[in-house]
Amino acid sequence: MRIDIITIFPDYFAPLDLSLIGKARTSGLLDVRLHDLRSWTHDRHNTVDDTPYGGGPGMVMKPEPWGEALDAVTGNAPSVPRLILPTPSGAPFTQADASRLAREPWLVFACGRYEGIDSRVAADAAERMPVEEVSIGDYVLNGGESATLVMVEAVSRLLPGVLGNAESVAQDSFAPGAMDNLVEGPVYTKPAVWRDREVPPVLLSGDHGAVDRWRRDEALRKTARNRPDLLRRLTSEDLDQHDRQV
Ligand SMILES: N#Cc1c(-c2ccc3cc[nH]c3c2)n[nH]c1N
Repeated sequence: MRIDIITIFPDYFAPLDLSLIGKARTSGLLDVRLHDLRSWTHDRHNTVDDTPYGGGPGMVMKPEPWGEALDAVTGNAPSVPRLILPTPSGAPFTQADASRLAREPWLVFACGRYEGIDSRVAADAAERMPVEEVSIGDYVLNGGESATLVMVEAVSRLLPGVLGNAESVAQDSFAPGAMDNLVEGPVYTKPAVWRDREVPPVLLSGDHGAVDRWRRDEALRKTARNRPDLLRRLTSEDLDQHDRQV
């Protein structure tokens, strides 16, 4: 997969050189290219923003640099990327979106700042490529870079070979499976006793069926406590299926 990121803060993406994503880039599994939007400005101050038409607070990102940047990054290529625009007003980004986007060969992320990017940029790009406005949550950030880091990690970890353990993807929270929409239950490792706190004995029993049943119960319990909204999505059929497995 190729991922292009256009931003005025390329250094924000240093974390993509680290850990499993860094290794995936080194191995060629993932091709991440960073682009400084100011490379497509032509004035002495490398201006990327201006005052909003209609008045109001803050500044808006000018369309010209974005248009030139997107033309340069996506033009003269044998294929067309999917353009992802992080924005508070976007569609909620979910694990299903991460799975879907992980199947795309080429993604371009446009990181806005200030009050956002002139809306004509997305409209113009949509004439040449699929464009998605996406939000990572109902809170306000200062720009699209943090959201892009989140989405790039959520997508990249699903690429074959990146995690190196297909099992862990399959057992993720929100991963499709027997009990969709449940969060992960508690996890433990050595020592068996720590500050007088014991690991649940079932996990030391060697009874894999009992361990599986305990983990499902704990996942249900934690979901009910922390994410009751997810439980409401579970149909009675899902719960019946769980009961049969307990
Ligand atoms: N995705 C996302 C976002 C943002 C966001 C994205 C882009 C810009 C550009 C200026 N301000 C921004 C905020 N805030 N909260 C989210 N969930």
